[in-house]
Amino acid sequence: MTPDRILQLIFGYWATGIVGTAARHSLFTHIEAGVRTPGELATRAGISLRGTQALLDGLVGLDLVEVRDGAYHNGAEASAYLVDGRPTSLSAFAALKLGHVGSIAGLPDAVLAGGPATVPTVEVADNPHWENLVQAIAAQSVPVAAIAAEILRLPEAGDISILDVGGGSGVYSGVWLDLNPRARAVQLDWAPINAIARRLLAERGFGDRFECIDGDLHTADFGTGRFDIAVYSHIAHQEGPEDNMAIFARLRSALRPGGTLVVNDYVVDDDRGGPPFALTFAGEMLLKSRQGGTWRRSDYQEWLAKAGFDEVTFHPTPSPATVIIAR
Ligand SMILES: C[S@@+](CC[C@H](N)C(=O)[O-])C[C@H]1O[C@@H](n2cnc3c(N)ncnc32)[C@H](O)[C@@H]1O
Repeated sequence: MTPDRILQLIFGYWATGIVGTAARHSLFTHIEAGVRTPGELATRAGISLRGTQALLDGLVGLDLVEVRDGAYHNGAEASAYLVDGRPTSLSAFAALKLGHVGSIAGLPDAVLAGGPATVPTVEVADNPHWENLVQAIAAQSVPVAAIAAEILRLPEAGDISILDVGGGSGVYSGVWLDLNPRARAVQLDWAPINAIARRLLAERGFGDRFECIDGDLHTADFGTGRFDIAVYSHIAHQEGPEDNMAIFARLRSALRPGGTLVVNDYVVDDDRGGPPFALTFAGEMLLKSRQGGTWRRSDYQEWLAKAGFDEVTFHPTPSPATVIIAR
């Protein structure tokens, strides 16, 4: 046994700093385009040579970039997930998370108090946090939306109506309206976020099949018997059990008989023994929300049954989240 892993954990913020900084200066993108040497990369990125070399050393140390005869190449993961402009690129997310490093120093106080010491980030409508987060998180939701579409046979589903609660940048609507040209979607979110989604969906030519309701998901009217599919993605973790249950019941009423609710979130095993990402995410919600957390499979089963859903299935995704299909 050695202390290596413990040291890696203690210095974990180095990784956040190096990956976030490389993403912010588009280093992976330049390397992917064939820029190979520190000097050329420094010029292309408009950063110092000394800084470029330090970043490249860090990226090689983190096993994201390889160096061969003085030429730098992206490893397979960096090439797939850190090059700008690809639908599954996490580079904006990496840059966003670098900005969150300072806030983790508040964890001891949050643990002491049992919640955020200041106003909970997730409960502020006009918090710039959301505008930055929704576009950065979209890359995680793209593959999930594709998997859910497959499970729901969405491309062949014909004239369907979709409700996306807390839809963010409109990522589900974008993927689904593309797969099914007869589908229509309604997104509920805060007004400034809906404005982003409307712009992005219009740019893709879906503006006439996409509507938004501006408001608070705790109180907004979802309607009755109006939708075939409802989505609740990356929201359950910011809410407490009572709110999740109440929202699931309102979503059941908003769905037509036989309609389907798609929940996507970081679900933990019933004995809270795994999986690792979902378990560690609980600290983030302690810092940022009054009652959020990472909820167990049995919590979802209980809440969804109480809300009137008879059949609940869990599906793994390529992201750390699990898709829950409730009918
Ligand atoms: C983590 S993002 C998830 C975005 C998207 N559903 C996804 O999975 O990629 C949470 C979204 O919920 C919205 N949201 C959070 N609390 C809300 C509330 N009380 N009322 C309306 N929207 C809310 C945020 O503005 C943001 O768009």
